[in-house]
Amino acid sequence: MCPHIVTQAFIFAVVCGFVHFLFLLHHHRSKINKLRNQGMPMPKEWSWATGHLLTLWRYKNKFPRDAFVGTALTLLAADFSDTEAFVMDLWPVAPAILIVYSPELSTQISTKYNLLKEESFEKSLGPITGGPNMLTMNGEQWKMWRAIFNPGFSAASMQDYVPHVVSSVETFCELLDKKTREGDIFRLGDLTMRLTADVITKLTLNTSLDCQRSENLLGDGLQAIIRWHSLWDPFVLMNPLRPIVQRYHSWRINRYIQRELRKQFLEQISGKPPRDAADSGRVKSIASLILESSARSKPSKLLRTRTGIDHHFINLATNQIRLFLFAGSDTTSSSIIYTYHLLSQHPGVLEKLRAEHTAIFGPDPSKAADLLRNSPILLNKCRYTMAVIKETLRLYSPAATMRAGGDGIVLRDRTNYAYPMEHLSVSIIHRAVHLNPRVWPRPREFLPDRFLVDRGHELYPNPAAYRPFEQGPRACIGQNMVYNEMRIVLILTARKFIIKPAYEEWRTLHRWKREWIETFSGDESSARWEIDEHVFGDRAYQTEKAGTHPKNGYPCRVEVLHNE
Ligand code: HEM
Repeated sequence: MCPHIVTQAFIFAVVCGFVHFLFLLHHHRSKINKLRNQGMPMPKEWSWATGHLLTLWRYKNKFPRDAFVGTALTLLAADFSDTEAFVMDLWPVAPAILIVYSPELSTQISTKYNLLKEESFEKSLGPITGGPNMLTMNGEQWKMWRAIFNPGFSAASMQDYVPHVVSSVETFCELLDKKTREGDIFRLGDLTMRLTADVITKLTLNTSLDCQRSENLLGDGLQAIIRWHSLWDPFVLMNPLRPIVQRYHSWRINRYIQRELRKQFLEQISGKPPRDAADSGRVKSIASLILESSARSKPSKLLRTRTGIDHHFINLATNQIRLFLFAGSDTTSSSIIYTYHLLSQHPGVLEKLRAEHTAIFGPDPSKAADLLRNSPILLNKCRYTMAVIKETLRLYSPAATMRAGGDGIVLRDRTNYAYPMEHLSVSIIHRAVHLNPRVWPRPREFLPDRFLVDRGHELYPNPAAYRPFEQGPRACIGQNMVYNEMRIVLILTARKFIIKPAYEEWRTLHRWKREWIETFSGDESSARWEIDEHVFGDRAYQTEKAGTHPKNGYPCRVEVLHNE
């Protein structure tokens, strides 16, 4: 073909593409402009060309580049304290979103209307989960999977699972102990991620990978994918190496999971009883639950073949398992770190926490593990420990929710202002709800007692304003597991170790590394030591990769606590 014609065809295609883009832009902005004219709350700085992208950019620039975007939105939210909701027109980077930090509006979104999950969410989680999964599904499909997994997360199952968690935390203690002897600075995130991976791989696949002591394909592959991930950061998303690295790890993880599923499937059809994730024989692993459901349900019978499981089914099952591996390790790991971080700044709270453990488990900290194994119910007695965890999750919520709007849906704020949702998605920013000064007295203070005071006390929390796990039918399925795991971690470590952040020393050690190394390698440990970065004075601020993570994985030192 003549090169001249090829060039002309190319130019024509580019021009058509551009005209189409302009058409979409005009179509979209006209709708937002109409909402503006109707008086819907939104930042004034809006333009036909860029919507609110520049506003977000301006607020993002008040913080370090890798700070969680919710931090900027929380700051912006202060301008909308009467409505506690405002529109951000971020098209074409994201849909136009109603940002919400009102408990009343949040309840309408998650419970009254239980709005559908936003389509784009599946795409942005794709590299981590591999495709459609329970977190992103809607309607009957979601209902079916939730019903399959619910029994695995009942309070009774979680109690039976306690001995396994205790064993994993004991290994974590051994590794901390080793760090005290070595005396070096290390990133706490490296240890907590391996701990939570240990706990969740057993529950998910019912295999003991000993993630804490050995390299393993599942935990390390997932970590690599997360390191190269961002839900929105264009610098990360445009890195040409990103899809290659993520697809490589994705392929290896899928291969491992599918091999394991096939093995367990063959055990099942050969008449072996399903494997259980705890010695009690009552905790079904995620893999067992999936395989049992495939045996029960009609559609899956059709999908199955004589020699194995149908491709479509096994692919969906693999995505679900990847979701659990991710959801079960990433957020819990960050939350454990933030608990230590807050305790290191509040010695009075730490003292009370230790006193509670001594009162319940006796003066010898080394006895607590066996006591817990034999009597998991003791966890329920640790009320102050639970309050410390809840307050940590209030101040450092690692997740958020994003839902789609829809025709005929109208949300109403407490002033009765109506938000028609035809053209808007909606996001509840948990961080902003949890710092909302109308509903939380002394919102930025770490006050675990607010979860212990009686109704009528000024600190007594409004239940609708506390939503780290979201509320309503789509609330986190793993919250009982998180509370158990975090309580066990605190009970077995708080009286043995002193963990202190070591950002200044880490900075000195890594001064020679430059930002481009991080961008090139996806390694966040070395990032941006040129400036003394913090968010509202906090060096361990939340950065975002998939869930939020403490900056630089929380460099710290650990010492053994010598009890008198
Ligand atoms: C501190 C730890 C955790 C936090 C803060 C957290 C938070 C959340 C939130 C906010 C949601 C709702 C998301 C949305 O509406 O889009 C959610 C959903 C979910 N979480 Fe968690 N999560 C945590 C740990 C876990 C663990 C340990 C597991 C599994 C073992 C888990 C599994 C899930 C699943 C499967 C869903 C989807 C539920 C559904 O749509 O029906 N999460 N989580």
